[in-house]
Amino acid sequence: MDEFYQEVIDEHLNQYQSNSINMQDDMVDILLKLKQDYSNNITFDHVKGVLMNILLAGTGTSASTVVWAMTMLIKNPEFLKKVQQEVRDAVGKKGKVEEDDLYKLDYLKAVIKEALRLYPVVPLLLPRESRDQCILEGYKIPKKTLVYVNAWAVGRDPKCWNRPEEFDPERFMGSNLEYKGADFEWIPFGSGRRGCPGLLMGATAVELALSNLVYSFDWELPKGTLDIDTLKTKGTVMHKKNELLLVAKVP
Ligand code: HEM
Repeated sequence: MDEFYQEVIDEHLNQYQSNSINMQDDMVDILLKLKQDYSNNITFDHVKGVLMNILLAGTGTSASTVVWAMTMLIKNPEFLKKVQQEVRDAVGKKGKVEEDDLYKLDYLKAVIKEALRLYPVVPLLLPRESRDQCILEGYKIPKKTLVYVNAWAVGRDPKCWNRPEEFDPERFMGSNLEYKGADFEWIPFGSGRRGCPGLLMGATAVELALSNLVYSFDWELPKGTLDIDTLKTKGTVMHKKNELLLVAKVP
């Protein structure tokens, strides 16, 4: 891995020398600029560490969200039809969905939010340690306790959600629940200071990928498959355990 990040860094440094790009063109440039400005405190290892953090935290989570959303759509074809209609009406014959189209796709966003409610891809968020003893809802939590927040259970809590086990994106239409987790009944990106810093990038990547999938293809179960399972992997990021195999047809 170290070699890979070194190659990426060298590529950028070589490009500066040949003047083919300016610093500040992309994320690596910004990190290298910071290294240059704070040379006493930031080393190449810091730059590599941040790049790795972004790659590891940002790719599996976004990809897994797309897989869960497609899983729920194929299991609920009436919603697949509706979201497909929305995207195709909004984008017309342009050939692909682009970032500028996303603001028109409210139903698509509701589908992704509902998929993240039922399948939050970081189901226990990231672990915390209590700095001091405290009392929370009557429970005494000693200093230095490892604490997990169960986002999975929160999203399915019958005190907060009607028909909590049912996939129904329409519950998010017209709702003002936001990704940043200001309302604690829905926290797929965590909340507060240590919430996901890649929220905007993650949400946009998922919206772009899913909208293009439903725009470009009609989707079917493979011949002989009656239903799709929802078994999960264990670990910090919750992936679908078995591959999602679908047939894509050009409409
Ligand atoms: C759909 C996509 C994503 C989801 C659902 C997601 C979800 C989360 C969650 C739940 C956390 C833990 C928050 C907490 O414990 O309160 C987290 C942390 C984090 N995420 Fe994301 N994430 C996504 C995409 C991304 C992307 C694209 C990036 C980077 C480009 C990213 C970078 C990070 C980092 C660095 C942390 C650790 C933050 C810290 O420890 O302070 N994530 N993410």
